[in-house]
Amino acid sequence: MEDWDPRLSPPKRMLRHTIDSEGPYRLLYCSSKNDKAGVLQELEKRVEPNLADYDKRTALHLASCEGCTEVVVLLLEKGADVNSVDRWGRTPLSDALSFGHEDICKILMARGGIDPVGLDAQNPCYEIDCNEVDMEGAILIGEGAFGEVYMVKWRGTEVAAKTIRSSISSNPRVRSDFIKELALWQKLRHPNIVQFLGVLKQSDRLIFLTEYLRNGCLFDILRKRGSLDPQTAVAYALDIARGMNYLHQHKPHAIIHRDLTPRNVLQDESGHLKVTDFGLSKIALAKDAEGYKMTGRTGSYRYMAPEVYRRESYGKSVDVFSFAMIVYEMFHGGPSHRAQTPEQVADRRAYEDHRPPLSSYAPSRMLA
Ligand SMILES: Nc1ncnc2c1ncn2[C@@H]1O[C@H](COP(=O)(O)OP(=O)(O)OP(=O)(O)O)[C@@H](O)[C@H]1O
Repeated sequence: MEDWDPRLSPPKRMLRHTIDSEGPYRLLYCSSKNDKAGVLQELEKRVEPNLADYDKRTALHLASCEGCTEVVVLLLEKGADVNSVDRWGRTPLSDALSFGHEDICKILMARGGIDPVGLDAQNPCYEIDCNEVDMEGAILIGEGAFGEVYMVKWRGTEVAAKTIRSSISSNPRVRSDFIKELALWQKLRHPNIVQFLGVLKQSDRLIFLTEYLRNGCLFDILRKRGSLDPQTAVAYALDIARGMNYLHQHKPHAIIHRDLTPRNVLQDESGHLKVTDFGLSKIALAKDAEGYKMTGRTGSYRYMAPEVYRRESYGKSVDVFSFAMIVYEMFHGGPSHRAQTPEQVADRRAYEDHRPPLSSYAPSRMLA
């Protein structure tokens, strides 16, 4: 068999191989063709609902992969094993997720379906017991595009609890994408990267914990202080650059933040800055393209690289663009082209090559 990464979609052979349309294997054939009456006939003939082909693919695998919702429901009612595993270690939920059959994902998950081959399962997110977190005493500290952020106590320590709106997290595919990004975040350790702590177990909502940075975000610091003195601006720029460099040097693949803004840079008690929320924005963007509407602010447009705005392919340099906009803001006490809306700014940068004047990057105070 050709090399195949189990985290990707099932190999074509799994979809192509022919299934006998006669004998007991007719159950498999009918399941893959959304022939509910045929499936019922076979089950009434006492064909075993967990019958599998030579690749250990069951009727439920085939119906889940082909998007045959009614057949999935019927098979589950008739005793099909929701977590039967094929030769590649895939369950019916693995297939439904790969092919984007969201209704089927929900049905399978409601019956206890799991996806053992997803990235999230290979690097499971550390799960935190809800009972260890004092949610009663939660204090709201902010709200972003994905949901609210609270300060809570976990085993007596103050941490930040980020809640993801149920309109986002109830979508099994988006939830799975989120968990994958969080699983990646969990592996990162750097003094200029906000530390991920874990996902709350036994919670219907998706809630994850990170370290709590009591000085808040760079956006609030700049709003209060206006322009920063050159030493502070350079020290802050170095903190952000060190965190970003760590992400960009990540192996085997660079991590691109794609939404580096002053709201995603937080300050710890010693005054150092840490970068947060990398990777999460691309989930929202992907969904946005398919009609999913983000409920959050549009302020990120001010920092967005033109190629991201134009929805073209992009690389690490998009973060360099955002970084430059933040550095500009630290020296100037506010974003460039303030009189224009964030969308107007992004639009003109993307389509008219509009940029802040280069001379404004060298404040006279620094050169003096
Ligand atoms: N770990 C944290 N410690 C302290 N405050 C935090 C932490 N994470 C977030 N916050 C605060 O909560 C606010 C909302 O954060 P969140 O990341 O949800 O949204 P955002 O980054 O402000 O906006 P968007 O989601 O549109 O990028 C932040 O602006 C910040 O002030």
